[in-house]
Parts: sequence; C-alpha cells; structure tokens
Amino acid sequence: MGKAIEAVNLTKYYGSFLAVDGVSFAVKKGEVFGFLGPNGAGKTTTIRMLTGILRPTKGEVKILGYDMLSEREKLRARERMGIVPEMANPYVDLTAAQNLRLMGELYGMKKREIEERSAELLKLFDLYDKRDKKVRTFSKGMRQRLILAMAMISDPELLFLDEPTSGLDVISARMIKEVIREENRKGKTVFITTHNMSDANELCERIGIIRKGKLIAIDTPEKLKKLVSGHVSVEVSFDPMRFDPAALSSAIRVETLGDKVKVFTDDPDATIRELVRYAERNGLKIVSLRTLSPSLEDVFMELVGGKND
Ligand SMILES: Nc1ncnc2c1ncn2[C@@H]1O[C@H](COP(=O)(O)OP(=O)(O)OP(=O)(O)O)[C@@H](O)[C@H]1O
Repeated sequence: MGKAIEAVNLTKYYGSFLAVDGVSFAVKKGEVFGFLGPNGAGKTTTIRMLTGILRPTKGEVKILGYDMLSEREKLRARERMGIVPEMANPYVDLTAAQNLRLMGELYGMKKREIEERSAELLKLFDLYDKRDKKVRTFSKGMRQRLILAMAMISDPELLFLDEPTSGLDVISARMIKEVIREENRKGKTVFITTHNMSDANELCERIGIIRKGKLIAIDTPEKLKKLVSGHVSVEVSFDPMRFDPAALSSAIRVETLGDKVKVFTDDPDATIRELVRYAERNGLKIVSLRTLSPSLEDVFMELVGGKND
C-alpha cells in the first residue's frame, strides 16, 4: 500500500508569524485521516499547502507520489484529487447541474461522462429533484452537499475536505459523513480537517492533533484515548442506592449522578472488583455496571488545554 500524502517538515510563515511549524506525517492510500485542532491552529494553512494552493515556506509535500512544489507534477496530482476548500461556494446564478458541468469541464471530462456522473452525484446527495434550480435558492446544507458533489465529479482517488460539516444542519452533515464512509469503502483516501471531535472519532482511522502550528499527537482514536489517564470511569447503580466513596481504594474521584455513581480510575478492573465486593458486603443489588472510556474530547482538552489559539 503506497502513500497518498507525505508531508515533511511542512512550515509556513505569514510575515514573521509562524502558522505551521515543521509538521511531518504520512497518510496511507485508502485511509481516512483527520486533522483536528482548535480555531487558528493551522489546519486550513496545512490543507492549502498539501493541495498546492499555498506554497510552504519550508518543507516538502508529495501527493500520490507527485512533488507538489513542482508546477508540472502539481497539475498531475490535481487531476487525481478533489478539494472542498474552507467556506467554498458554488456559483449561485447557475443551477446545481450547471455547477457540476462546469467542474467536469475543468477536469477535462467528456460531455456524456459529466452527465452520467452528475446524475449519480445529484442522487447521492439528494439534490436530483433540484438539479435545475439556481443555487441561490439553496440552503447552506444543500450548497455544501453540492460543493462535495463538485469535488467528486471526476471520481478522484483522494479527497481533501476542509471542515466539510461545519455549521450544517444534522441531515446534511449526516449525509456528508455517510458519503465519506462510502468513498472510503471503495478504497478512496480522505483527508479531513475538523474541530468536531465526534466527527473525527466516527470517521477517521487516524487523527493528527495540531496546536499552535505543531503536530502534537498522531494516532488512532482509540490509542489517543489511552493517552489520558484518570479519565476511565466505572458507572454503577445499586438497589438500594447506598454508597460510601471511602470504601474504594482504586478510585481517583467519585461523582454522583442521579441514581448512579461514576468512579474515575486508572484501573477499571480493580474498581469493578471492589464495587462487586462492596455490594455483596452491604447486601445491595447491582442494577447496572459499565466502564466508560475517555472521549476524544477528553484527550483533546488534555492536549490543547481547552483553549483556542
Ligand atoms: N493570510 C494570512 N496572513 C496572516 N496570518 C494568517 C493568514 N492566514 C491565516 N493566518 C493565521 O495563521 C494561523 C493559522 O490559521 P489557519 O486558518 O490555518 O487555522 P485553522 O486551524 O484552519 O483555524 P480555523 O478553524 O479557524 O479555520 C491563525 O492564527 C491565522 O490568524
């Protein structure tokens, strides 16, 4: 399996301001890779360097093996990728079908091919009935679905999506996520920036977390979650609900939530054993017992300190 994206020491200064600071990573072909970070962390700057829109101050970018710093190779790479830029807009005075046609022509596709692919994409994004309506009449969600359809017109093997679901209605966001998953099933590579933790968790095989221009962590969502200690908890409910937190030696902290207690621990196995023993000793019935893993949000908060940069 080759590499779809290779970035080495990617660096961008705006004047004297360092927006992206020596970022290196690789994305395998067929992978959905998420780039997660707070506002202003450098996500858009990075994606613009990867797609050849912005020239890095320093560093190297290879896309599908093409050197993006060479104008000629960049054009070859561009033919094989689809891009959804941040806050992109279709032409509002054209219809959905016309926007798709224009994009197909830019990719040098044949008329027949454009018509067929457009129909397929319009149906996929539930815009087929609206294909001859001017985009001016479209909601934000419909426009964003069209933008993604336009990026996919040439059936590219690699998609770059900058905040594709940001600020969208639930239905459009869900549709877009479903399409991303489906593209991935077909073996396509997707690079997606987001500040939405649950989207990243749902969609991405690996996630890079960027903060103040630096890549501070890169791993699978599950492994990233293991980075945060003390965020694993065991939730238990007894009948009758009587509980003395001091009885647990494995607890870091205990929270009471309605008729449940949530015990934070570094050793969920030991905590569960203690809870079972506690119930037996005190004649309590265990109504429910489950282990809760840290969320990606917990990881994110721990790593970026919960602040925008
Ligand atoms: N053209 C520019 N000139 C000067 N500074 C810029 C320029 N573009 C971006 N910046 C700054 O570079 C930093 C990174 O911006 P970037 O847009 O890459 O962040 P981001 O992670 O995509 O954030 P957001 O989620 O808000 O889009 C920010 O501090 C931003 O203010």
